Amino acid sequence: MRASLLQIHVDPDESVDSRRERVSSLVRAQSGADLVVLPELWPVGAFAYERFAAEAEEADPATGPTALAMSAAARDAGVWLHAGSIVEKGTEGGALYNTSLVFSPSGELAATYRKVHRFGFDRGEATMMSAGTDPVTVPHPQATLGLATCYDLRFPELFRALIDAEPHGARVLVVPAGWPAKRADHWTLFARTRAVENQCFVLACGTAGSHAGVAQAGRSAVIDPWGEVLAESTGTEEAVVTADLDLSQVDKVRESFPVLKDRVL
Ligand SMILES: O=C(O)CCC(=O)C(=O)O
Repeated sequence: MRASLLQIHVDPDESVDSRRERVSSLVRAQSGADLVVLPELWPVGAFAYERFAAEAEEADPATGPTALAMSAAARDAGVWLHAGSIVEKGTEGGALYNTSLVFSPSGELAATYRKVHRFGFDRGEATMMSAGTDPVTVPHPQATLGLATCYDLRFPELFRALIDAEPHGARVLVVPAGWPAKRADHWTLFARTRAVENQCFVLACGTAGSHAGVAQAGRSAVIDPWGEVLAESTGTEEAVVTADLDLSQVDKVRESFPVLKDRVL
């Protein structure tokens, strides 16, 4: 599986429409990849709380501008696309969600995932958005994907649910984020930890730039089931991080070091 992570620069001086067009072109340039991944809340910026309500949109490509643009870009490139997340305008009484969108190469919306763990404690996303309730896996033809978003990375029990999902547990964990630079070491530490403890690939895709004054970590990375970093962005600028994943490594690592079988609880 060839995976390309697009570490998008999110700058409040660029309009959402212009960023959407720019990101669509970047996705179209990835034809040949088996999976393209975008970061969390790249249209509006993960920390631009004051714009969440105004920029909220529907997850349906028939009505939501980001969903429509990403569906077309996935189809034109002929790739599976994890389009990062949007501020989703839910149908339930005005609720907002931080919702990831996954498109198949035909442009069909294959899955949505509403972020379960909201960040901000008593501020921001934690007070403005509603929480998702369900772990989501996606049947990519090469490997089942498990979805998580940013702050979810701090909650290992979600990842256990993803690898234990029926009928097929996740083998590639996809984590879009808007992780702040001041906790960049936690981002890389947790991404590698989730790979090692679940014996899975982890695709950790962050943003570049600064959202509402919060400098972003960048440091997007592709990590294998042994915890080795196959490819990464060492800088904080916009970048494309590409790696070829040997998916047979998941079984090899699980068979040669069968720690998952020793779970008691
Ligand atoms: O957990 C962290 O340090 C960052 C989380 C975050 O920024 C988010 O979920 O948006």
